[in-house]
Amino acid sequence: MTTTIDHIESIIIDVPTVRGHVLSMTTMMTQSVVLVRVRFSDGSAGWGEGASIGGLSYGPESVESIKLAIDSYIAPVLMGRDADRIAAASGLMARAVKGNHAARAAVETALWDGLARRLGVPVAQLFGGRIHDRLPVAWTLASGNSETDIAEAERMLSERRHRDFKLKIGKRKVKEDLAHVAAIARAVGDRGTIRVDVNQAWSLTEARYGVRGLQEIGCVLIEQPVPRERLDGLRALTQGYEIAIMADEVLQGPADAMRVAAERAADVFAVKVCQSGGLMPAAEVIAIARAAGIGLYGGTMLESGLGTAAAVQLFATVPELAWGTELFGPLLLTEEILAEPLRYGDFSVAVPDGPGIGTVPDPDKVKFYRRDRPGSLMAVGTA
Ligand SMILES: O=C(O)C[C@H]1C=CC(=O)O1
Ligand SMILES: [Mn+2]
Repeated sequence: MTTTIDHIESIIIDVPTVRGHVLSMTTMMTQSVVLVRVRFSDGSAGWGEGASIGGLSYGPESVESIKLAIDSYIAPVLMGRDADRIAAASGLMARAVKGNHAARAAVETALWDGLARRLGVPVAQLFGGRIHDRLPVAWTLASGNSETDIAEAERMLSERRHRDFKLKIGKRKVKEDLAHVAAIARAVGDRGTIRVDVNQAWSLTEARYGVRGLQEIGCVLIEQPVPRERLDGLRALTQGYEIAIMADEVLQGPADAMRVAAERAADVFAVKVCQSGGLMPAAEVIAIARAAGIGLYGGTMLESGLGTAAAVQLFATVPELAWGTELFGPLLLTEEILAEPLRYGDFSVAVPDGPGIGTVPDPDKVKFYRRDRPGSLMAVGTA
């Protein structure tokens, strides 16, 4: 008896962040994500999540575009389809929806969650089984103020929650950013590592000065220093300096991964389920990096615990995440939306044991934070 896809519901939730999160192109006071629940004909269900950052300021999708793509274009082509044939469903989505990778990832993840639950195994099992029981988790220091960031780093170190720190830069002049990073690097010392994420903000000229300065400070990794269109610039920086250069926004799926690898334009790939287009496309990005000898880092789109749990399932199966992960999304939110939260500690996150992605949302939290709840301030104009 075939199990079919019977109902797809997409829910925008808006949750405050624990502090302002200052990136080069936006400052976040809340994080908005799209939770997707797929119900199947046998009564089983699967959950997925699509996320982006700062509306449309980080990349090509926003929660509103993710919800629209799912409701108007993805759901109609998947209704009634065989729930266990995820490769076929992904093919239907790819034909009906170009781009919109976070929207496709949210639905594809829910299909994996549902299938794994019907089989009674973790999603990791469907990708070869876990190798790791825990994954290292970096923290992003992005208060916008050096002293605040230093105090935060001290707290993360003393709580043994994080010791790899990613600093958001690119909003200030290069010289000011270098002073900011140097101050934090001095404070952290050899208790942890310092990386930066420029979020595409530098020109190639600024990047040459920035990369040289960061290398001298002892930074170990520089993420997406130049715009995603400047693959020549990313390659010049990768080839021209010892410090590792990481591709992020330029990686919108396996085809981009192939292009960056062929050009030798990065030392490391930030693998993101939403940017890749789902768990299977993210696994393809990982395969390309491994074949090309490019380092791997488990990236985040600041998903809630739900999307983070899905990413944990996939990254647990990767033999070597040489640069760890940044799967801290739920820790940036003032509220835990999962019924069973992910377990963080000892500078890492535990891979959940249960079936599927290993957890489900707390229905009361979803009800409280959903944008379309009666009386929600955010609902104005989105009806
Ligand atoms: O990599 C990005 O730019 C997206 C995200 C990851 C951590 C963070 O603070 O922002
Ligand atoms: Mn990034």
